[in-house]
Amino acid sequence: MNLPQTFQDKMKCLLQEEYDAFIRSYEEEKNQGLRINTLKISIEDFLKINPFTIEKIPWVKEGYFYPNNERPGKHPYHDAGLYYIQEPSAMAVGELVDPKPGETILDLCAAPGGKTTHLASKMNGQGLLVSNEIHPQRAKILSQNVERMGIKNAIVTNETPERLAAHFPSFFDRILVDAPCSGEGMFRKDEEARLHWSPENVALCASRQDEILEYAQSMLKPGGRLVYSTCTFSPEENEGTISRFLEKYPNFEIEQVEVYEGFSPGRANWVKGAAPNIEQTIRIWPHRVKGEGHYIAVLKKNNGDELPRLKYAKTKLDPKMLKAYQEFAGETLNSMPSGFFIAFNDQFYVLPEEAPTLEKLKVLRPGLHLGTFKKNRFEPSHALALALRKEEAKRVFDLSADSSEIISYLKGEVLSVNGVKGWHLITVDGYSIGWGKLAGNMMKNHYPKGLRWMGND
Ligand SMILES: C[S@@+](CC[C@H](N)C(=O)[O-])C[C@H]1O[C@@H](n2cnc3c(N)ncnc32)[C@H](O)[C@@H]1O
Repeated sequence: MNLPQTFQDKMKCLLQEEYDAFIRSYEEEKNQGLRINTLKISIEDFLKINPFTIEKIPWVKEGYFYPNNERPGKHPYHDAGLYYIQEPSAMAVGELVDPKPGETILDLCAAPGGKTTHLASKMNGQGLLVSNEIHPQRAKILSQNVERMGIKNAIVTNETPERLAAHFPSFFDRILVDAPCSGEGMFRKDEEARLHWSPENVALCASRQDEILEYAQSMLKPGGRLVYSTCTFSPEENEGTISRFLEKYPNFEIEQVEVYEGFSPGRANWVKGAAPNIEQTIRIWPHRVKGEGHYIAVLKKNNGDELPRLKYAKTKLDPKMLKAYQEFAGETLNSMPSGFFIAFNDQFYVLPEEAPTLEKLKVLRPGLHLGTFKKNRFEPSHALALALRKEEAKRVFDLSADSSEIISYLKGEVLSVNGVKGWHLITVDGYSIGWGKLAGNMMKNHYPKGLRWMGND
């Protein structure tokens, strides 16, 4: 593998006798992982229907390795959100954020959504998750992944850390900063990261990380947890960033957390002025575990300002819209999502009870999208389908993952079906994947155009 020479020289100097093992790991195949989405299926039930050759990832309960020649991203279960494909080391981050149902959580650098979807599954639909991404295109992908995984309690924003910090002072119980970094830990799987690497870029990333953490800390409640992670090896962006941060914010300290025995300690001797206990931060090395390079620091905010809660979102609803939704829900659903109902133009959403006002923020997804109000009718959204369990819908049309019908459905084709007229929740082996609307033996396909399978997929 073609690695930048300056990078090799630097790693040799840092790792010394461990360098040979490190560099040899670049000749090995990258590790692939999938994480079961427990919002939709239990681990036990997934293992009963799992069609792949999988092997447990030791550091995450829901995580499994799969071999390079298998394609779980091209299986109907992927479209049904039964799992998320995620690099195995990256799964350690969600474990260490360790959000609890009912808490308020911020994922500040969230796209494409690997960690956000992990945090959401741990929250089990309770509490509030704000998933933010600064880049508009990446924020859209994040929003799609939040939808696919059937997450009900997330708000997806497209903001700068600065503007979010002005909106959410001392608001969150836990914050994840999965920082933009020089990506050295991803060299094995990402050629772009190799091509863009330079010592100047490492320095630039480090100063950007300082700035992001500065805003992040102001959004955390006293007693809250701040998790910082990168997928790079450079000490400047890891122990260095954390040491500079702790020097500036002595009201934070490094928390000692239990970790998988294959993980390694942070390195005090690799930076000047290392913070006390920097060894309790975590390094994940590709020559020591079956995963790419990562760094994780778990910090606790000991004190700071306690602020009154932000105002909750207000409901201003057009009664016609509410009536159309209620008619749809009465006809189609056995149980209705609860929370605050809000409308953005003709789009209807339900927000978690904990939701604050979102005024002036760029919001892509203000909670669960229920559907669209169309000429006095209500048309349910794809997000609602993905968030429903089969028991929650009155009419379910189940397709087997091995059938040709599921492929036809995913390609957007009309299905010929006998049954009761109206909206049907389409499921794959019992797990929701989209909507169909039956009229005169024809199931009209409501699988979103942008997600449809093409050609011989
Ligand atoms: C390591 S990636 C996040 C990966 C994501 N957490 C996941 O698990 O899928 C870092 C993200 O930070 C975003 N980013 C870049 N510059 C930023 C900045 N100045 N402030 C906040 N986020 C930024 C990038 O667009 C990128 O999506």
